Amino acid sequence: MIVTVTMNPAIDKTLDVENFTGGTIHRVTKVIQDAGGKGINVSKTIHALGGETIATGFLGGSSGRMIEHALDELHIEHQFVYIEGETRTNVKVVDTTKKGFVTEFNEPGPTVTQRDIQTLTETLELYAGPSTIFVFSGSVPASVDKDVYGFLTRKLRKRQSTVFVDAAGQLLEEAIKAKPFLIKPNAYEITRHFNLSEDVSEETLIDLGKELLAKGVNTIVISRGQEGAIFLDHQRAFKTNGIQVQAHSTVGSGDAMLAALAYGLDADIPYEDCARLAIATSAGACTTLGTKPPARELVDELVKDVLIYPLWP
Ligand SMILES: Nc1ncnc2c1ncn2[C@@H]1O[C@H](COP(=O)(O)OP(=O)(O)O)[C@@H](O)[C@H]1O
Ligand SMILES: O=P(O)(O)OC[C@H]1O[C@](O)(COP(=O)(O)O)[C@@H](O)[C@@H]1O
Repeated sequence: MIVTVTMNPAIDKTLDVENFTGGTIHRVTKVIQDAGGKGINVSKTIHALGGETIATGFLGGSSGRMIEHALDELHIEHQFVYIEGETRTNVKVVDTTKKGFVTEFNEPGPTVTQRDIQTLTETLELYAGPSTIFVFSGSVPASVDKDVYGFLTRKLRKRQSTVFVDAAGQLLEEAIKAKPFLIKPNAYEITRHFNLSEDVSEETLIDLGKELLAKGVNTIVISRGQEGAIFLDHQRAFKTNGIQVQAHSTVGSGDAMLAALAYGLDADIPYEDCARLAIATSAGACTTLGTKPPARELVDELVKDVLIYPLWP
């Protein structure tokens, strides 16, 4: 069973404009609204791949109900905690004159109380067990303690569950201390974690990955946008190529990657094939309009183009 946890969901409002520049008026050529937020995107992608998930987290107000309705329409199981405030709207501006060039405005999100956290914790504990994979991803509203992923990872690991975390900054730092099974920082997030500039060599990225393995994380996937990704665990490391696609919006590609990794592990797919699937699914997500997962047929085509290059031992 795969349980996704989105503490800060969002309606993703994608606006297509031409020649995006700050400080000017743009006529929007297309508007798309999607149920978004990282864990929700993970659930949508697992569903598109043919798997099943339970989406959890916090929802509030009319935006929250829209997200719930969207999940119902997709027949994705969910168990959200309803909070007082309104679920946020994140605006994504796609410059149609520069394919794949997106500017994002992510709101901070509503207030979540300690009592809401307690209710969500109880919900997650109901699903905990050796065959459950929990996927914690995305930011948390400002009112939530930055140790929340760490706290929940510790609790769920005690129940033998597998935990994936996709987060940045202090949230990631605290989560790492709780030794999640897998983390998926992008190159920017991992270099920021070590106070380095993003512009480092591949060798340095591998060394940074090894440092995180030494802290007790089982698998590190460092995603590198169109350059593919580096996969490291305690036995070996390999990298993949990136796949050339006609990108419309790269929003949701990281979530698609995490989804494929959770789906693959849950379905007992061999690790290297999971990596291939993750690259194909995330590249496929770049081709869709708004924050939508790729069709399984497209993923099955793209997977043929993924190459694996061993790095060590
Ligand atoms: N322009 C692109 N073309 C092809 N694949 C892409 C592109 N951008 C992202 N991807 C795929 O999505 C994965 C995640 O993207 P990345 O930007 O690294 O993460 P995040 O979305 O979490 O910031 C990459 O490893 C790659 O497989
Ligand atoms: O929780 P955060 O970090 O604000 O991110 C939320 C945003 O990230 C997304 O999940 C997309 O994430 P990725 O592009 O990293 O896959 C959007 O749907 C959402 O608006």
